[in-house]
Amino acid sequence: MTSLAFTKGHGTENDFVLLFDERGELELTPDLVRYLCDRRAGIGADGVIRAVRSGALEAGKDFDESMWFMDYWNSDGTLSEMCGNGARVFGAFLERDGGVDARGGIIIGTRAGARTVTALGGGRYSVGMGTWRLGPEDGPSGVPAAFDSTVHAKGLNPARPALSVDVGNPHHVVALASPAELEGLDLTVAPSVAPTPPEGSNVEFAVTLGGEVIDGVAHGRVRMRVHERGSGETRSCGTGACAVALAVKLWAGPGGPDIWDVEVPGGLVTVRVMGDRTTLEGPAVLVANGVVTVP
Ligand SMILES: N[C@@H](CCC[C@H](N)C(=O)O)C(=O)O
Repeated sequence: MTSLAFTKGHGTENDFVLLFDERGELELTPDLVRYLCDRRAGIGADGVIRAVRSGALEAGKDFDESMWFMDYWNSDGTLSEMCGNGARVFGAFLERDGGVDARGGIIIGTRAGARTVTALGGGRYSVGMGTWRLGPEDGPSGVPAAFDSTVHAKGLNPARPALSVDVGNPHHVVALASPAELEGLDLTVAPSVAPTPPEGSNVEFAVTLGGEVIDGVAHGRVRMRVHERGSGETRSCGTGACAVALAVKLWAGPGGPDIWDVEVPGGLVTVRVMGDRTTLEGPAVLVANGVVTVP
């Protein structure tokens, strides 16, 4: 048995076990991740985030060796390229434990590429989410059809068309007609996507709620739920919120808002669409520190 220091944190209730492992000395395995994320036998989380210098990890080889790398794992022990809520929480973690000042923005490495995390004050962070692509991986990029896939989900009859959106990791977004339809979904059962995405997919269900003008700027508002690849239904998904904002903006047609306030079960995040890039803004909270026994 060994002991492992951890921090528990969340971003709009998408929760993570954070591990500080600057020199990459920890043998992080799928079994250890599943144990840490187990809500009954472990600590409990949607995923594990390890803070490690890029030079200490094969996945960080494309970055400057001193750059912090967000080593993200889903609760089932699989890796993901990127986690939007996790990046905000990672920023808060690095500010506290990594000697970092994120007020001017810090660049972190992820499996989806470099991302910039900026502390906005008051426990809020913004993440530059990189470039996005609509449509299937092998399809035309940038000029997509409104829908390219079909999603089956429990509580959703009939199956609905979906749009695939890549924001560094894969998503499929389904438009629903009403909040009642969204609430009626049973996401304890994984939705299925056809054609089957080769790397799996996160699936978002979205209802557009209208919009408002805030400080003279048009904001759209949308509510979503998500079934995450590797974690099941979660209370929020930052990359998913970006995918939803991009999908509803496409569906709204030319002249639709570039800013989308996205309601998730765990709170509210804001997505800004700026050309071929998005930013994600929302809270990050470090909840607890502890030492866990590893069997
Ligand atoms: N919750 C995250 C996304 C985590 C990874 C995802 N489950 C995947 O496998 O791609 C977010 O906030 O973006």
